[in-house]
Amino acid sequence: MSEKVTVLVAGSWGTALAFVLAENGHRTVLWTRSEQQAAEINEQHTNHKYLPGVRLPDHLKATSDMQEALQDASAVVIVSPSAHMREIVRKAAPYISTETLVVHATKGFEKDTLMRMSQVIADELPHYNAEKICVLSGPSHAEEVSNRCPTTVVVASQDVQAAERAQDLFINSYFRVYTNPDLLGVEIGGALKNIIALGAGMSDGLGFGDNAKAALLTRGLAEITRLGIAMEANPLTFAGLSGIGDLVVTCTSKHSRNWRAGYEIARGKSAEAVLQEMGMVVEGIQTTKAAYQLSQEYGVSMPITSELHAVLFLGKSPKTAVEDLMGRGKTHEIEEIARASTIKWMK
Ligand SMILES: NC(=O)c1ccc[n+]([C@@H]2O[C@H](COP(=O)([O-])OP(=O)(O)OC[C@H]3O[C@@H](n4cnc5c(N)ncnc54)[C@H](O)[C@@H]3O)[C@@H](O)[C@H]2O)c1
Ligand SMILES: O=P(O)(O)OC[C@H](O)CO
Repeated sequence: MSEKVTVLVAGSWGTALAFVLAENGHRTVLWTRSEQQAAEINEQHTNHKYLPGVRLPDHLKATSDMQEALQDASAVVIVSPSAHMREIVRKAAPYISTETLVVHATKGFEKDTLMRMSQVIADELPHYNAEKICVLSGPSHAEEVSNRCPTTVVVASQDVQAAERAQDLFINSYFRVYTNPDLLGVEIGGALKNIIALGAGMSDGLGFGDNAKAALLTRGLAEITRLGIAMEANPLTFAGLSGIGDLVVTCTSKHSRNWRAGYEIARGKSAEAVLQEMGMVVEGIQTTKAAYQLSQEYGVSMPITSELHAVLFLGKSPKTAVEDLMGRGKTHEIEEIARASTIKWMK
């Protein structure tokens, strides 16, 4: 065994990433708030609710004791829902040293502050060098990773060495990991693709076809890129795994919870009912609100996000939203993106 790596928490994605780490030979510990779930992982080597049908490696251990989980860990991988990131990092903070590698794999913004997850982590770890925080993102459904289906992801950090350390921890024959210094762009792409996936689900729920889905993906990418540029991300990041890659998988996969939520909403269910039935996190709903607020703050046009915001929070019907999107004034396809050549990443 090489080093001890701790994963917080034991949802679908945390368990799948712990599966990869354990298969790579690391002493891997999963922290969960539920003692019952920890016992199931330790004794039956399953996490039935979040990763049904998967047998977990015998040496993957679970605990509900945060101190025990993090004691002597050289790396911590935080995979909480965005809504609980702050509370979980606060609980873990006393046991994370300045030497611990900190990676998160969460896709969303904090609800009230609109902070990105790395910013929330930095806020709760004032003793830690924020430049070393990494994000792992990209087209990666937990169900496929834990079945060893070939998957590619990206680890981004302002600190190249930290990103390469994380790359070394995770990379194996079915889980290929790239690096990117653009933490901001990777976090934005990973969060905002969920909005477009909700839209893709709604489009399918309304009975539209492949043309509509391709339009959503392409124009969705355009508005994600526009906001990213305004926030000073590298536009090229959105052509990568955390941008177009994750958009494709989330808008087209049968595994996507965001796609499924959009589909059910278009078929007449309320967002609350869909969330309750699913019992798993659907980040795109709150992210739509956050992205809508960011688009106002940065003065960026995000018509798809804006219409989805109206559907989810203002009671607009999905059908009217589509009519309004299609009936907008005439516009140019790439004008705003072309202006990106003036930003720092292109120099
Ligand atoms: N599922 C995937 O395939 C996948 C892939 C890539 C990224 N992600 C991202 O990973 C993040 C987590 O998603 P997931 O799919 O693992 O969610 P999930 O719904 O499968 O699991 C969420 C977990 O969080 C735990 N939890 C909820 N509130 C908590 C609290 N207050 N304290 C401690 N634990 C708490 C739950 O018990 C559960 O174990 C999301 O941002 C998601 O977008 C998911
Ligand atoms: O199932 P979703 O919609 O939460 O998407 C999961 C991952 O983000 C896909 O990369």
